[in-house]
Amino acid sequence: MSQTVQRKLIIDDAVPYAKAIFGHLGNVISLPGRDIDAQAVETCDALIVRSRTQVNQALLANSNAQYIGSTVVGLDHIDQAYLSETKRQFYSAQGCNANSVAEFVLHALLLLAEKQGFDLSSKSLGIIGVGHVGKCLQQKAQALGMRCLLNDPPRARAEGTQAFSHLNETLQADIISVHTPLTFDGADKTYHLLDRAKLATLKPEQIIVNAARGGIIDEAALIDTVLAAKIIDCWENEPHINPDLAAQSFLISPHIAGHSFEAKLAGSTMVYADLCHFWQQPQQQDWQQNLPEKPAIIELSEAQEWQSSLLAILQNTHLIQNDDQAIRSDPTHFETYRRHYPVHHEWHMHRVKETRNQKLNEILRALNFTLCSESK
Ligand SMILES: NC(=O)c1ccc[n+]([C@@H]2O[C@H](COP(=O)([O-])OP(=O)(O)OC[C@H]3O[C@@H](n4cnc5c(N)ncnc54)[C@H](O)[C@@H]3O)[C@@H](O)[C@H]2O)c1
Ligand SMILES: O=C(O)[C@H](O)[C@H](O)COP(=O)(O)O
Repeated sequence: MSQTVQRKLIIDDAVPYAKAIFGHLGNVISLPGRDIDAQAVETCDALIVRSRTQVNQALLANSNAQYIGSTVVGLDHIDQAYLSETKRQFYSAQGCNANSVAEFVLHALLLLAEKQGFDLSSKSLGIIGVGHVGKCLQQKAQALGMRCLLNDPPRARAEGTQAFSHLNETLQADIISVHTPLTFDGADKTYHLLDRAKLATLKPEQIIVNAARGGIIDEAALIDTVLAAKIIDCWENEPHINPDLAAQSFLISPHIAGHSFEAKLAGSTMVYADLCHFWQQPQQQDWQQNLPEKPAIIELSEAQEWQSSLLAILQNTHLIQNDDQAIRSDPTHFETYRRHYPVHHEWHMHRVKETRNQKLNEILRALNFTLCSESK
């Protein structure tokens, strides 16, 4: 009688529902991403990572793994050329967390607007890198009435320059948010894209956001640049954060902008679908029975103008100040906090009781909240 050998899958233990989703495909072994080493992957058939495992020859030279999946979008930790040379299948869940990052950035900007007493809709937003995240942010910012300047040379070359601005012009926007990959060579390399010279062109009234990758902005130069606010989710030397930059930033967080529940789950299920296809196995749905319940309906207690009301609603979905406090109080919590990150849901998962402010209702719909007339 022939006996089938069970396949072995090594999966980062921050991949949600790993055993429930991938379990029928083989023996799932969960390890912290930073502990996945050459020995751990020697006899595995599939390796599924997030961003904390360097996937390269040093890791895989003696490994049987024929399939490598990444449940995140950044590619700077993956040696794709090596994977292709060694004929391993590679898939990464592009776009899985774009909405999460865009929501995080807009939420942080609303918090800042309320704190500093300005109307966010009157500000211009310069988006550098207009891919999955940048496009999502553009749609949400425009829903608030913000004017967007878009910088994306690869897209401008492919699609025509009309919709895009030069980097120097984009850097004149009131708020600048970077959303490029981190790359070290080629015409569009982004390492220190915002270097000392570019940062020197900024004015003290401007605001900067980095929820893309540390290293796209020269961190040492950023510390020397006086701005109205800095919002920093991604750092040059993670998990070590620069204490000077942390101290002078309005909001800091441990690289969690893309960590909504839906984004993490999408990362898992996109890789799962691809792996099932690669191994020619049917997909199973049983794991969906254990998903959390829908969040309760959000109801505003008192009518305020739209910006304060919107912030109050967003604060019901996610207290992003907690992410700041977690590492501000003790920067050594950076990695543990993000690995055990509290669940929060994206806006489309929330229902909000319709308000008497029609402008706010329209904005809420444009931001994908579900409006309902009853509180239950
Ligand atoms: N903080 C987080 O948790 C988090 C979550 C998701 C993504 N990210 C990071 O955000 C970045 C964007 O993610 P995405 O999913 O939108 O990626 P994407 O590939 O969809 O988009 C990136 C865009 O940047 C453009 N680009 C490349 N080089 C450029 C340059 N020199 N100048 C301007 N534009 C350039 C590309 O043409 C593309 O349109 C990535 O670095 C990713 O790793 C961070
Ligand atoms: O690249 C990405 O997709 C994001 O930066 C992602 O949120 C990183 O997730 P991590 O593996 O670091 O938890």
